Amino acid sequence: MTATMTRPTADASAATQGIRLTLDGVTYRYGRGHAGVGPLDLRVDAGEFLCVVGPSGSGKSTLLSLLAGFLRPQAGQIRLGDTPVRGPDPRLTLVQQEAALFPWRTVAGNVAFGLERQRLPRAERDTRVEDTLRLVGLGGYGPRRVHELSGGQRQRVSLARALAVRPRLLLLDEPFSALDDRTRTVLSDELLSIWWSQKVTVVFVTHNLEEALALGQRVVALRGGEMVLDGAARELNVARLRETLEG
Ligand SMILES: Nc1ncnc2c1ncn2[C@@H]1O[C@H](COP(=O)(O)OP(=O)(O)OP(=O)(O)O)[C@@H](O)[C@H]1O
Repeated sequence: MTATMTRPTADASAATQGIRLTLDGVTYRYGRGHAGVGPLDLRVDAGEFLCVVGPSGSGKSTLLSLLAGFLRPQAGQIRLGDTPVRGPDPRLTLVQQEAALFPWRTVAGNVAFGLERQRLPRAERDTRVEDTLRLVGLGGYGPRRVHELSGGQRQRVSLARALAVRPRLLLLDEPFSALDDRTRTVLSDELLSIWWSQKVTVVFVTHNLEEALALGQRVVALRGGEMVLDGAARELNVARLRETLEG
């Protein structure tokens, strides 16, 4: 999949929508055992694209749940910009592995979901929905029912729903892992151009090392809930990542 992936070139003039993410000593343990994550220290710059890799059970989902505010750290602090994250936060959105769409809503209705809380005027909301659908390659799909869509199209809707609210931090949890290789490559390419045009901060979790190196500017590796590597993607390769993860 890496062969066709092209990273957009730098455009220093674009405004930054993204926000800085900081973790200071963040720790979460399930029960009395040692399973969980931390203490984790991490700083992701505004507009940076970070990939998090690690084998099953290494803590990737726990980390994302902490970032998304579904779990509260038992020690340490997570901040967006200068403000602590204390629960679900309107400045961030999450795209999960399986597109959890509302089957009773149209495509447009699904994308509009997060906007309903923003109380935008109807016309502005409709324009935002259609613009976001176009951004993910689904212009004109608004009136369709979600059961008429392919897996890749459903995941595009999921991405559009997350982007429509213009998040400053976009969290993605293995978003393309259920898709075939070709669709995954196309969507990965599109995600890169969306990231670049929106200048959003991205944290992308995957167990696929090639995917992490192709997408991320930076890659963090977790093993046993601890961060065992943090480096620029261009200075890493699959062998190095594998060696680190296998310890
Ligand atoms: N609800 C829970 N109760 C107890 N232990 C849990 C719970 N959820 C996760 N764990 C444990 O915490 C550790 C980290 O799990 P986590 O799901 O974050 O890993 P992961 O890297 O996302 O794995 P996978 O790639 O399989 O999804 C594992 O040891 C796991 O067994």
